[in-house]
Amino acid sequence: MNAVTVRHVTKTFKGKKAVNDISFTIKEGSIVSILGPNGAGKTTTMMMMLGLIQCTEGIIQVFGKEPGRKEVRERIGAMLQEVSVPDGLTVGEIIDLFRSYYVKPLPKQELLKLAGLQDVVKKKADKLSGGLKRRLNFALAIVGNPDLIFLDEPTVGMDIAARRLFWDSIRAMAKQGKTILFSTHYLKEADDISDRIILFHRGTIVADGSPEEMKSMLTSQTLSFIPEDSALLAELSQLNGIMGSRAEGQRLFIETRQVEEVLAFIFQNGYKIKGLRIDQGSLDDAFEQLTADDAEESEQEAV
Ligand SMILES: Nc1ncnc2c1ncn2[C@@H]1O[C@H](COP(=O)(O)OP(=O)(O)OP(=O)(O)O)[C@@H](O)[C@H]1O
Repeated sequence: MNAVTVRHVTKTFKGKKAVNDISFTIKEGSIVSILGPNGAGKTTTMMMMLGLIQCTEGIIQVFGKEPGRKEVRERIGAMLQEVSVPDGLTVGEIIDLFRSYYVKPLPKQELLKLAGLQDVVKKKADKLSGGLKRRLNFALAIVGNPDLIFLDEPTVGMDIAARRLFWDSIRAMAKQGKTILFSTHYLKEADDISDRIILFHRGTIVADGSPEEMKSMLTSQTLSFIPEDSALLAELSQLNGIMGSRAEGQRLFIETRQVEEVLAFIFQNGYKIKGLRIDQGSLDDAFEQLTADDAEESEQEAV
């Protein structure tokens, strides 16, 4: 069953397409990250899924219904970029207040633990640090025990310990079958946490797959080993699909997208090697490749 369906959706602001004909579905129980450079359309897409803004064209459904409807809103929680907390109330009072809006809210202690707010229950919310305010916003996003949680750059301003706790809580919620959709600029977070990454660029989706798929599809791998016969470097450099080759001491480094073919060549031709290592390119590399036209296009636009 799909938690979200987005079909041929376009959003135009004053004649400019912020999101241009995007389509995807999100399966219930998955953790999906939305990546992309500034202005790629991530927040706009999230706001449309939340029913906070209307799409110009296309169809969006959340749990099979139009976003923004009461029965849909009851099943979703959202933590948006702007951090706002009510003035004058303590963290505990705000949580009590928000819990009172729901028929079946999460138990207060569980909520405090999930958001890491146990030590600041009696503090005035407007006096909290930026990172703690975000944690409070997170608590309020999940207070109603939602089935689908939207998080727009949730860890901005959180320190490393807070981030770790935050993602542990997210993983625990996903284990209970909740669907998590988050945007981030931290590629490592997307790599570590999500089952799937949707990469936005200039209002369109330029890649969609698991972090592993994305890395292996889009980036080269580096094969390295120590050959018995140093003539192997010259032989390999001539092969098709070799993107780079070098020697460091006795060790050779071969950059390629065709690791299997290179290994087959080595073994079929009777070369002996030892200390074989294969290093996968990083998600940062994949991200850079997919959004590489940015500077070029911007320059063209400026002409
Ligand atoms: N209310 C609005 N009115 C006019 N243009 C808008 C509005 N909201 C967004 N845009 C434009 O739509 C495009 C996509 O913006 P959006 O905020 O969705 O990008 P983003 O991927 O979330 O970026 P960031 O990583 O900076 O948060 C940008 O060019 C932005 O200027």
